[in-house]
Amino acid sequence: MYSYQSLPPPKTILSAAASLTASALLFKTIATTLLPTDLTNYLSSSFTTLFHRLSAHLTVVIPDSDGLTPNHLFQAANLYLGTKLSPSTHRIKINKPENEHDLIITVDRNQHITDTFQNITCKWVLKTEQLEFVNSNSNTVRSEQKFFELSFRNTHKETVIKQYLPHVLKTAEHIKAQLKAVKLHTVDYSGTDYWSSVVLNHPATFETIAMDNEMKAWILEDVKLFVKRKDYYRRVGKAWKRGYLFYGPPGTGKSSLVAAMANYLKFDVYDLDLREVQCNSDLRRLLIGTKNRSIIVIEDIDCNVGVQSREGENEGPDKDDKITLSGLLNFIDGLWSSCGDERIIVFTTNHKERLDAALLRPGRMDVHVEMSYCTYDGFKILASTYLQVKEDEKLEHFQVVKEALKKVKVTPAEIAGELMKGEDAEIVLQNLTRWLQLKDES
Ligand SMILES: Nc1ncnc2c1ncn2[C@@H]1O[C@H](COP(=O)(O)OP(=O)(O)OP(=O)(O)O)[C@@H](O)[C@H]1O
Repeated sequence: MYSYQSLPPPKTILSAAASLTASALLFKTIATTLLPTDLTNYLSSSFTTLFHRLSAHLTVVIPDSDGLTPNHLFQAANLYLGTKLSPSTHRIKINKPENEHDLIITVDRNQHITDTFQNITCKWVLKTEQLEFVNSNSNTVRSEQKFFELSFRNTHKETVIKQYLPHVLKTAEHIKAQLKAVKLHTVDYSGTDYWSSVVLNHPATFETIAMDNEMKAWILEDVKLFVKRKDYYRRVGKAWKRGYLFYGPPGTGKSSLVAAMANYLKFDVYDLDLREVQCNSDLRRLLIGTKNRSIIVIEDIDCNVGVQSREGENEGPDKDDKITLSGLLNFIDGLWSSCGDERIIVFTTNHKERLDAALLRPGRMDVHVEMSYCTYDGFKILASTYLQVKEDEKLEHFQVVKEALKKVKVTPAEIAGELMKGEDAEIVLQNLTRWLQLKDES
């Protein structure tokens, strides 16, 4: 070892370093100039392999695509790492897709992100590489390939591949669902005869729906269980779908409940008006065009003449040119029902008694929900939503409303209409009790 005194003078060290660098550069130039490209590549890859054998770390490369199709894992990592930024991250990217609510944050290239999973340190970096290829017109085309490098200790290979990467995928799905704006799809009958979509801005939530508290809690648990049961449906050999029939008078919240479910699950809604659908094959085309994780709603099913009853549907020369109840049931229950996953189908009707028994048979629509006239429980929810008052704050008025609702049949929509007439809770409640009294007397 050199002692401080025995070190050569700095000038000598600098000149030695300069000559070493020059030699290395010279060697590289000679190698690139004199050796064939294949041999240079072989030497380079052998050095890389040797380096990795000696290194205790493994690096996994995750490219953005395989050349043709996007790499789902790359996209998931991109979203996932956006939630793992640290104070040492200096550059991020922010994106706001037109149809989404929130900003999407991702890391920029060459930013190093460290994540810990089961005490394993996982180091990520996003890199880019310029690719050159000759296209069919013999032009040289340049493109950029992005890829993540994920490094960790070689001994954790099993855990990283079997547990950490699935964890990244799952978390990214969750982030995507949070970011996603729920969309409402309707058929554009004046144009393409196909689905067109807008963002569903319906504010209904399970908190704002006025209905029997127990029933509401039960429905919420039911949808929660449904989305968790992918493996269950596979195991029992059933398509992963659930059918709900919401019935009750107009203005009792059937559509609002659909919106509340969609907002809760972040599922898109496909609103299908069967009166506009010409025949069974059109129905199939539209239903197949719906995406997974969606709610297909067929409102006022009793008003859709063709599907009210199966009587006579096989008669006449034009039986294939119309929409029939059998066609619809075939989609709900038959082979078509297994096209797609995580589907909820909701039928709504104001007249359950008019529906064909085939539609009501046990097992067909899994859950029947009666949406009834406003109950006292429902009123308390509406008062809290519209006036922000609770029972104990206006006990006297609440007691009058409670007694009135036992005698008068009014819908939540009617009560909501009365509650919207002013801002002063005292005056609004006085007017509401008077209005209920008049209804009772009439
Ligand atoms: N149960 C409810 N809870 C909260 N708000 C409700 C409820 N029912 C009705 N409303 C209010 O009334 C409006 C109309 O209700 P909605 O369209 O959901 O009723 P519907 O039962 O689907 O009616 P229709 O049978 O005519 O389609 C809603 O936008 C909402 O403001």
